[in-house]
Amino acid sequence: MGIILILGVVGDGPAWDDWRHALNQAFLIFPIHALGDGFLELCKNYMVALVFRRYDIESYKHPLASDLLGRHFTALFLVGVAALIINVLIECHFLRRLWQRVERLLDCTYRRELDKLGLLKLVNIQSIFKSCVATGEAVRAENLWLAYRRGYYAVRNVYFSVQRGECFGLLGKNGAGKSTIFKLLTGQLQPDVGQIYFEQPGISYCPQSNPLDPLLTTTECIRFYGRLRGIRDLDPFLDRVLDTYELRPYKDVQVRNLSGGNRRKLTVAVTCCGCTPTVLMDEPTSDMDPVTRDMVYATIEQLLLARRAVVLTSHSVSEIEHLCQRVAVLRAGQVIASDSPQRLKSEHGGYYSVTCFCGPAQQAILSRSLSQRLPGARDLQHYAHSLRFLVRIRSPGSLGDAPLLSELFAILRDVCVNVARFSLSRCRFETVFERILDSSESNGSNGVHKDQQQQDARKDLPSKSPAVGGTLETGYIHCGYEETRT
Ligand SMILES: Nc1ncnc2c1ncn2[C@@H]1O[C@H](COP(=O)(O)OP(=O)(O)OP(=O)(O)O)[C@@H](O)[C@H]1O
Repeated sequence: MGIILILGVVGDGPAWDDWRHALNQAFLIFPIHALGDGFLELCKNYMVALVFRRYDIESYKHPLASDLLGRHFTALFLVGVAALIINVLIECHFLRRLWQRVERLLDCTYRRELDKLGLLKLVNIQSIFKSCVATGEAVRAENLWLAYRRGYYAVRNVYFSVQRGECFGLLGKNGAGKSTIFKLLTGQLQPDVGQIYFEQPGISYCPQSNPLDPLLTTTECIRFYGRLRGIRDLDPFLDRVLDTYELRPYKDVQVRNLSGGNRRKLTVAVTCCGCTPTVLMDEPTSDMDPVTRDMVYATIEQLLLARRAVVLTSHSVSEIEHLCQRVAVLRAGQVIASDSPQRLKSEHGGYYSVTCFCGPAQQAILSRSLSQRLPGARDLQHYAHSLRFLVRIRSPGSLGDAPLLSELFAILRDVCVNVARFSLSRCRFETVFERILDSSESNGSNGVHKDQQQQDARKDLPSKSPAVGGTLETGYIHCGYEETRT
């Protein structure tokens, strides 16, 4: 319409008029143009009639007169009918069938089938490689590196393997890289370097945020995931899940109307169904009350009894300590310690937490005497009515500066003269976790020494065939985060 108006303004002469007329007729196949031009014709008709009426000439045409809007109505009708016919053809799959026939004639389908077969072969070969886990091993990660942005690695040099029937914990502060490792394991992200091997038929994943369809009811959700996991007898499975997780009162409630805790329970329940050898659980007990948490613990126990491997993250250190046979502590995407909770405790623990109940004045005196009598006392924390500190003790028969437990009692009796009472307790795993992070920080494994660390890590990387397992030096690197020599 704009083009025609411009031609009307700038063009002067019969040639321009012919162009304008031809375009006007041609554009009638566009319904918007037909409608707009129709309104323009009505306005022109009205204004011309007003002018001629002054000279007593009646030139007004009725809007339905065929020479005023006839071609617009005809164009709109024909376009409408054509659109209707095309719609019917699409709905009846006629066009698809026609295209298939043409494809067959042109032999495209045959070539596509060949491509599919090639792809299938590739996937088969990949799955043979992917299932290269040792006997009893459910999942293995080798030398994983991933950078979200150039030069900053969210995951660095991560190795671990999890056996069937074992619960493996990933511990780390916020942003340590736990969820990123899970995304690598599930294939949501491709590692820049490294390989992941897992036992078929694959991995179940309970992500940090509940991925359930909000419009499905609880029952529909359980049935859907059950079918997805290949469970044949869905009714007993549904009953079992509803009863185990106490979800029966909400069986017809849509997921979007469930409480946060119930939604989490449902996510955990549908993750654990099926028979995948590995189950990844990213903070499964977040938003849950203590009773519900126990249900999840029981579920994890059952998974382990069924010889499935569980990889678990949680911000509850005690939860990890009690559920996991082995724990990896992550800091800035790197595993800084990995062992059983007991071994980590004995290696980084051996600490006792001492609380002396006294006022601020006595606390000042006590601090002075502690620095003389107990130089190993650390992390002194002053509160209104107590002073707390950590002290490492040595086990009988071992050598070192740390006191024996009996010696510690004797020292405390001597220094706590004006103290109402004191209490002594063995450090919890939380403290061990903090100590591991602290010691890695003081050893320089933080962002400040990143380059040095990366160089050290490169030295540690295994020399493997570049085609199978990569290193920063030789392996394949996605997204061009690092230059490679090969
Ligand atoms: N999509 C993204 N784009 C860029 N950076 C990201 C992205 N996702 C995560 N990161 C960064 O990667 C690092 C690791 O994040 P990740 O979510 O794996 O940590 P996390 O240990 O799971 O943390 P949390 O305990 O809080 O869940 C963080 O520094 C984070 O900011």
